[in-house]
Amino acid sequence: MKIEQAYTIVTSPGRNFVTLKIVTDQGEYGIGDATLNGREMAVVAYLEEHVIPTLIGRDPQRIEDIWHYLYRGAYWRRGPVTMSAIAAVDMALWDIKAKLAGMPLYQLLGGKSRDRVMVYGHATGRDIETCLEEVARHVEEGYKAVRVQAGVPGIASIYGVAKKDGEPYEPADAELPAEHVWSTSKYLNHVPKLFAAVRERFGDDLHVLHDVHHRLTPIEAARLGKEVEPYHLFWLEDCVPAENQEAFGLIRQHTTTPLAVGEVFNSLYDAKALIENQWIDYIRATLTHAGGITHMRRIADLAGLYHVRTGFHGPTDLSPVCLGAAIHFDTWVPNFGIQEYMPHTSATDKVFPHDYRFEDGHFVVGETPGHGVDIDEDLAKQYPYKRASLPVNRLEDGTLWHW
Ligand SMILES: O=C(O)C(=O)C[C@H](O)[C@H](O)CO
Ligand SMILES: [Mg+2]
Repeated sequence: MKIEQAYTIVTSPGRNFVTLKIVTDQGEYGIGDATLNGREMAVVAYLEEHVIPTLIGRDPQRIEDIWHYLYRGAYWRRGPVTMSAIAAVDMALWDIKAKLAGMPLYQLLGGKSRDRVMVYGHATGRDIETCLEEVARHVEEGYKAVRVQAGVPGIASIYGVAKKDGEPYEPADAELPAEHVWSTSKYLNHVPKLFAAVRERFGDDLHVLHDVHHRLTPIEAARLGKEVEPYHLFWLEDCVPAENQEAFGLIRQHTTTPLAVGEVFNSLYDAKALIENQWIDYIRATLTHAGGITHMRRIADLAGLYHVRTGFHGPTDLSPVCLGAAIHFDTWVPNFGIQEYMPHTSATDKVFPHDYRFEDGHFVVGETPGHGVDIDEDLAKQYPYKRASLPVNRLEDGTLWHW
């Protein structure tokens, strides 16, 4: 069996998605997600110029060999563009292998470790009151875990809070980067009040999460972790930028609030010290940005040795292809923690027909051979690419800060 054809499909049913399709000489095909939010066309160029020409004629069943061919063969290892391109190939090849075996992907990985996978949804509101209403809506819809992000008095626009109450937030909301203004002190004073209100209204059972989105220094993160300890967060996410892995050692010394990190990671080496030193509790790297199923298995296996569990990134800027493959991975992986879930628009769901389903705060994996997600190429063509950028963030004095 040989790879006969491979091509990228860029579509924007409300937001941009990049998909790689690989077709074999026997007519079987697989698809992989290659969406890197705000940098989509860089991955398209990488795939078209440097990857696809090398795939033609290869045996699609040699997933491991092709992974190393693309990783070692590039010479320039790692990085989000390279690793997203490799991930898309890897995901498509696992899709093909599972289809050839006539099995849903989770069976090939090792079978079910659980019947369903718990997800967390996003509640956002311009203030604490509206945010609590959004949490209530999620609880009514069956969610057992909710990420809670509220507007902060004195900060005009803030990460993770929708422009209109009740709507999902979209970070890539302008052709060129929008500019936000950030105040650490206003934020730090406000977040404990938010979680006190959440526990007061919803009691102890609901799992609550919070994303700091890389905006604190280690000692500020330590303060926040300590101050929200009474509210028993499921996790505090991305409390500092993680290029300096040792920073988490400092935070860890000060707080028992569980720590999650890794949505911007693309390699095991981004997380090695974090995992081996047990500085974190959840690893959030995803299939699409961290080298696909082949590489994420290695990250998850290392994490498992150190009591670190998975918590895959699952925003709307990863396509249903990534989400579908992630649900198979989550169903199999022994050290599963939780799966992020931001529902895609109905236009997106139509472009990417899939067999996973949301039920009672969980995803239930499908039984279709492969990863269970397809693409309607004719429909995809109706939504041309539109440049969209993530914002930047400045301190009140104008200093460019972390977004
Ligand atoms: O889902 C999350 O936790 C995020 O932080 C979402 C990111 O901002 C988003 O994926 C950036 O593209
Ligand atoms: Mg995040």
